[in-house]
Amino acid sequence: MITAIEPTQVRTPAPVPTSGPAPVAAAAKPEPVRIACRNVDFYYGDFHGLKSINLDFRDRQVTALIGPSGCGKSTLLRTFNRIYSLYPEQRATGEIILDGRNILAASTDVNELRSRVGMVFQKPTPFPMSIYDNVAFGIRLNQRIGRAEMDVRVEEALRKAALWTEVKDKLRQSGMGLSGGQQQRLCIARTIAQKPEVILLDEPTSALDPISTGKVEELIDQLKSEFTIVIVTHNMQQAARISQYTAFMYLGEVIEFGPTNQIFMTPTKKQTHDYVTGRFG
Ligand SMILES: Nc1ncnc2c1ncn2[C@@H]1O[C@H](COP(=O)(O)OP(=O)(O)OP(=O)(O)O)[C@@H](O)[C@H]1O
Repeated sequence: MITAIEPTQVRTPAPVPTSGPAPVAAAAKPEPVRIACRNVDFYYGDFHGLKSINLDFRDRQVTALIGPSGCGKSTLLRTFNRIYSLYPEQRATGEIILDGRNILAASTDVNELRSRVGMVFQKPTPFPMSIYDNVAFGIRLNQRIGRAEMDVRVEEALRKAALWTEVKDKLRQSGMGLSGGQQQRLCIARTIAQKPEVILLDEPTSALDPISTGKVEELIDQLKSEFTIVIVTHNMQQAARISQYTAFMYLGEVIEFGPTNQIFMTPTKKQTHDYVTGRFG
């Protein structure tokens, strides 16, 4: 039974004191830091691509990297799983601390790092193999598990990637036969099947139609309960919709970083204001 609330039951706010210290609102405790960048510089040969980046990425939150083309968003993202180290002329200095360890240290096992820090690219990149094998691929790289357990892991990853109901009856068909949006969710399933801690998304919806984009955005929102997510996007509305924190970058530097609402509603730097209001350039 629903009981109507009498007007007298509605509590009136306490009167604001006219003297003495102003009441301090209890600030929400920020989530722990999952990745900390300390004085990170990046070089493509002689070109100085990132300049003294200091940023904290919070646990199980979505952080968006925004900024004009060429400002260094993808470069920064690529430092977190050291994918750049495949290219001898590229190097990063400073520290990127993940769970207390500097991943830029020479002693880092990059294969282990890449299983902890998964990456999804702009263009969907399914492998030319079945849907099932696409998801199982990443798991087989690092673990030997039996068929029954693999079935469970594949299903779990496809469910988390919001793809299971669409593909459960065609797991043996090629991943290449899926639509672009489904292929991107398959790539996300392949990434989460490895049980990473961090997921890097490099413009994951720029090749997708609005409906597929919406599905991937919904998915990102769900995944943040389990993973720390860093996303590069050119789409301001997308950054505002799905991220909790935003870093605005320009010419290899972080100009402003903070809660997404603050960056979009009350930025402190003129460059940020001009960029988020479309007046940059
Ligand atoms: N392989 C490379 N060799 C030399 N310079 C590079 C290389 N890749 C990127 N750069 C340069 O590094 C800078 C940052 O590039 P990056 O791709 O990180 O920018 P971005 O902000 O992600 O751009 P976009 O939004 O266009 O993808 C640019 O000036 C770019 O020209």
